[in-house]
Amino acid sequence: MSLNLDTLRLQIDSLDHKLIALLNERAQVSLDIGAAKREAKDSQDEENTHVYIPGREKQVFEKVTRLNPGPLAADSLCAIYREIMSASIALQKDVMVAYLGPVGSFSHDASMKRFGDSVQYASQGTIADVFEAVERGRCQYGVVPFENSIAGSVVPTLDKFIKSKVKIRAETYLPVHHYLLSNSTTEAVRRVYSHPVALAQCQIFLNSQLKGIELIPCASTSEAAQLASKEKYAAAICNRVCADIYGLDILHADIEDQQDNTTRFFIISDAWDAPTVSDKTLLMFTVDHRLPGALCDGLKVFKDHSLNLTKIDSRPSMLRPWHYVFFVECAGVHGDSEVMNNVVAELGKFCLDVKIVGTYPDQRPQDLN
Ligand SMILES: C=C(O[C@@H]1C=C(C(=O)O)C=C[C@H]1O)C(=O)O
Repeated sequence: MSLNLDTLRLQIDSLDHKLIALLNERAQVSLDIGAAKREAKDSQDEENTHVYIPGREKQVFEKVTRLNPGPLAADSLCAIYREIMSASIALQKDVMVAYLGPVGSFSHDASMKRFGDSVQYASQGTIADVFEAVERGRCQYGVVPFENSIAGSVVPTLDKFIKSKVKIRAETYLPVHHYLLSNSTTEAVRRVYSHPVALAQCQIFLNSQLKGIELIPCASTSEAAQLASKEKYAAAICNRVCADIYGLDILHADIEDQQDNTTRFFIISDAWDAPTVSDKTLLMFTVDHRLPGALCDGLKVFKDHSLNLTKIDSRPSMLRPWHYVFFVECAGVHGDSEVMNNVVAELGKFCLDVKIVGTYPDQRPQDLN
């Protein structure tokens, strides 16, 4: 059978007819789901109805990947479904997502991959501003970096969780590759702008290629690119997309210390969602440093409930010197479960300010499980 271009294009046209009808049929069902969600809310308060359901989206992506017979690549099909679900969220409600900007940051990248093209985005100057946009209800969701596989915890995010009432609703992992962008040449560069966490991820490169150069910390990697674009002998360490956005040349690619460099982001909101088949929960508590073994006793509560810990970190409480807030994340448990109620009650016997910061579907990439 010879392949005729016109016949094949007619075939595509006819398939597009069917696809458009099916996509609209799906969109209508998602409108009905939106109405059902509003009805299910006692208050009928449209403002407080959540349209972004991370657990359901995870299920859809898993189903789509499982059902895919090819030749479409799984990643391509998931990208298509990302946009289908983004459109269906936007149909249900106007959604505004706050992220650490300006455009071109890794937070922006993570936000777009999580929410797609159909929702609205609001760029914020600092991580604290992202929290504030959600706290004040200007944005229903916010995306904040939580930890990086090379540089560790993102301190401003941890510190905001101590003070804020926002809840973690979802997590997402983003592979991070850094670029040195500039209008100058590597030899002529006099200063390098970037976010401190990004600078920490490129120590080997900086020590070998730009030893002794002035490093200037910024609020975000995209702000660094913006600043570098306005100077003659400056460079920025940032996402590749900043080259086009801010008109900079690529001097060096993939300058992160480890090629599998990954950042975990949290999607924050005013509420977490219902349990799924596999959730994680992040808790916070303060131990009394006068009680010997207080932290050990705290951790034993998790052991006694057979909970696997996936992250532990501490920050100064800012109330008294040498008084710490501990963050503990455990896997396989939802924040509203009986187990977690018991954990919170038991910790409360000898720890102060026990709080569940969030509970969310486990999105760890396969190779981390
Ligand atoms: C349609 C829903 O709302 C949103 C859109 C989804 C979709 O289009 O499949 C899935 C989850 C939600 O983020 C739903 O809750 O099922």
